[in-house]
Amino acid sequence: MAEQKATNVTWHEHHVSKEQRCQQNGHKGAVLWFTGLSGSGKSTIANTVDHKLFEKGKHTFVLDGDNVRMGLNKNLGFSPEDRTENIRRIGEVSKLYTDAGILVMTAFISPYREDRDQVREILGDGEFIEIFVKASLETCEERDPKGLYKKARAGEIKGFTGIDAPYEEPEKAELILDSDGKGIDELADEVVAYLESNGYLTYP
Ligand SMILES: Nc1ncnc2c1ncn2[C@@H]1O[C@H](COP(=O)(O)OS(=O)(=O)O)[C@@H](OP(=O)(O)O)[C@H]1O
Ligand SMILES: Nc1ncnc2c1ncn2[C@@H]1O[C@H](COP(=O)(O)OP(=O)(O)O)[C@@H](O)[C@H]1O
Repeated sequence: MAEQKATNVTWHEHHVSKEQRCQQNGHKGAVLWFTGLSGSGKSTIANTVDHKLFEKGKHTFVLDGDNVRMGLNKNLGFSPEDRTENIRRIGEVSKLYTDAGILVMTAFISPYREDRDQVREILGDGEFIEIFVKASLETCEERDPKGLYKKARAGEIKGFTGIDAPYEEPEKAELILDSDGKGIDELADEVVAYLESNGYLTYP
């Protein structure tokens, strides 16, 4: 975990508590952490879940890999250290959303188990829902919507996840989505059903 550099800083308690915000929203705040290979379906499924929850009147947001890398994390690349810092920052941002009583969906490869576990640690009990979007490398390479696997196979991209950089599968995911065998809508419904049956969509 990164060390805190600043010394003369003091934590401020909010006047409006997380509980009050959740009460007003009528549901809990939590992070739905989608992880999986490039092309596994993280972004599409997260956005479909977002849409379904939005239509139910829930307060939601999606943090997406490519978009965050164009702004907040534009100074980071794909070395193991930069990926770790990428995930650490997204973890902290997700925590802010969760504290605001929002259901936030993140769509990052997040290839290292330890990095995902660190995010789980900074969130409260039950606030981190790890969702493994499981698709074989063959499926992802076949989809290859951005042509990146082709480039990685041709040696034009070095350190591409699944080709010459690792992906460590989750061992304690709350949910595993079979993206090889099922369609987007069915998988998004599985996520919504999980939230419903585990009490996330109501408060208290
Ligand atoms: N070397 C390498 N390895 C993996 N992915 C690469 C790489 N270079 C660029 N891209 C594109 O960046 C997207 C992944 O960014 P993430 O922030 O999710 O990656 S990570 O969590 O920090 O590993 C990923 O997007 P998704 O396809 O949405 O996963 C790729 O489009
Ligand atoms: N379960 C699925 N069934 C069919 N197509 C899928 C499925 N999941 C994703 N796709 C398609 O694969 C492509 C990559 O999905 P995307 O959500 O961008 O993946 P990721 O965010 O993990 O890189 C998109 O064109 C998407 O429509």
